[in-house]
Amino acid sequence: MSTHASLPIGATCLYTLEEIQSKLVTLAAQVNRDYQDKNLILLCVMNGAVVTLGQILPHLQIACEIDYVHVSRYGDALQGGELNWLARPQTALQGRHVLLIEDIYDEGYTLTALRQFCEQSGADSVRCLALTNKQHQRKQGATPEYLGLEVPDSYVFGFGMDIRGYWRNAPGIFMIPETAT
Ligand SMILES: O=P(O)(O)OC[C@H]1O[C@H](OP(=O)(O)OP(=O)(O)O)[C@H](O)[C@@H]1O
Ligand SMILES: Nc1nc2[nH]cnc2c(=O)[nH]1
Repeated sequence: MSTHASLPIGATCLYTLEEIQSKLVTLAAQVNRDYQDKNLILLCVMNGAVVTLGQILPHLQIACEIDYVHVSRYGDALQGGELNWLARPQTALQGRHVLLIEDIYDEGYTLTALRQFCEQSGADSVRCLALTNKQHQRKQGATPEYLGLEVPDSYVFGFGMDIRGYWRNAPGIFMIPETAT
């Protein structure tokens, strides 16, 4: 683990950009294989997944559409609360194969609500790709079908994920050890 001079004090790098890129290539290969003959739509879960979507897209070698859904249950806080719906997808999901793109699978409340929304909208299939999986026993709902990197039970940020609203631009995935639970 290394520290990064211009990030919040004590920030520790969990994964470098190169390590994340390498994982995204692996995940993209799985998606390419599984959605070869499907009419795929990727739904970016804003805001956190914006970098993950942008960085995995060039590795997808299949025809696909993109859209987004904007929900938030953390806001600027480090603990989750009620899920706020800020924007729904514009594309009709009826009969579509939906792949939700997430930055992090933490307690699973966001994903459970999104799966339910897609299913109620008539999607033929709903799966999730999450770049990171937070390691703890407080999960609920179904696990993402495509999971990338393991992170400890701390608040993590960077590569699209915020800390108190900032540092989504941090070049890698970081944690501040004091936020460990
Ligand atoms: O598994 P859960 O405990 O439900 O948490 C996961 C969700 O939390 C984050 O979103 P957040 O509410 O922080 O909004 P953001 O993406 O705009 O940062 C993240 O992007 C996931 O969507
Ligand atoms: N930025 C960020 N968002 C989250 N949403 C759920 N857990 C986390 C986390 O550790 N970091």
